[in-house]
Amino acid sequence: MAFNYRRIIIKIGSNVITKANGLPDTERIAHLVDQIAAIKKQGKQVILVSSGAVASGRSLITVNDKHDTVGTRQLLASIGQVKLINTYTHLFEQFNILCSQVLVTKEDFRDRLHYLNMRNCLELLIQHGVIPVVNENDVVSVTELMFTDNDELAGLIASMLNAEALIVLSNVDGIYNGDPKMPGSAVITDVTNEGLDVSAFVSTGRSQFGRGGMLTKATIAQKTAQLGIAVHIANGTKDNILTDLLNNNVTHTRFVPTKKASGKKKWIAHSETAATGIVQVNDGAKTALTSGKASSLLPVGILEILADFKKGEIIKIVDDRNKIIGLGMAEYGAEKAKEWTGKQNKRPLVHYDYLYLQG
Ligand SMILES: Nc1ncnc2c1ncn2[C@@H]1O[C@H](COP(=O)(O)OP(=O)(O)O)[C@@H](O)[C@H]1O
Ligand SMILES: N[C@@H](CCC(=O)OP(=O)(O)O)C(=O)O
Repeated sequence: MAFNYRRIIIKIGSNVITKANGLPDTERIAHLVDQIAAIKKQGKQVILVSSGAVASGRSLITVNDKHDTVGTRQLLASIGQVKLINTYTHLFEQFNILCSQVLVTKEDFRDRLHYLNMRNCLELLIQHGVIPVVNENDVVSVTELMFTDNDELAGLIASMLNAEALIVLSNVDGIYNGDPKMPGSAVITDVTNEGLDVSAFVSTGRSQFGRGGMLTKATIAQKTAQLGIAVHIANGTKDNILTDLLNNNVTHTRFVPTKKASGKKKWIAHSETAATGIVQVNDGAKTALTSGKASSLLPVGILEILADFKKGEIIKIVDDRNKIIGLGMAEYGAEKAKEWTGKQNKRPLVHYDYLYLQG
């Protein structure tokens, strides 16, 4: 049966639109745009997350990147992003479709008000029939301020926009149960919420022009599916991949979505870097929270407040070995939480509706 999604995020990886020599593959981009235009014509909403700024920059300027890799990436991306967005603009123009440029950094997702402003803008673009083309702002994103890769960014955008599906296009047919180059390896077609310990067979190696590798793709896919969004990982270098995928006509990896989470829960899920507080909980609380039932975090299950927080701030919930088990929004500040630590019959510190548990 075909997949009938209304709002789809399509992430195009560096490897899909970069040729072996490191230069952009304009024909491939054009072929993908043809398919996206056809999908849009069916009344679907499409948001693109596209890599390729660095590759495009490489086609315009020669730099000796042996010395300063961060600076080189900034330079190439700054020059290349203009070319990348121009390429999309001209290609979409042929179908009378407008696209827009949206450059973001990890910082843009930290503060809820800032996040909502960004979401409003994207919603407005979609309402006007525009295809937003999102990329990381590589010029100002350096070191710890960077996304792991554009897969992480695509997961955030999918959650932010309540998409029904996220399609991640790479240069492999999906996640293999072994080294993709080995003859015995096969694509894992369906991943359900029970999870998949992908670290067992996904090597940390990346393809030539990729940044995060398959491991981040799998982690992001699992997290996104747990928030109720279907995730498909497929080979963007194959002809007609998007059309075939939506017709359920091509082998690829699909992460089956679970029950839809609220908008606030989705934001909390991605707000680890914004967390101020740390709360350590006992085994009983950990079991209750991770049981699959809707449980809130009660003071009776708290062992210690390891880092302070104010009401409304994001806190990390850790077990007695300091392993993070979830994130939540504090219903009250650290002072009251300390006073009530270990006590029964007190108001929840984190209500279930504002609690995200890591899978
Ligand atoms: N088990 C696996 N299944 C699929 N790909 C894998 C696996 N282990 C490692 N990889 C590598 O991950 C690469 C894709 O990730 P990445 O380089 O980040 O691509 P992209 O630029 O498309 O985001 C593949 O080209 C492949 O070499
Ligand atoms: N923002 C960069 C791409 C970064 C990136 O992570 O790429 P990818 O390996 O496709 O997830 C660019 O446009 O060149």
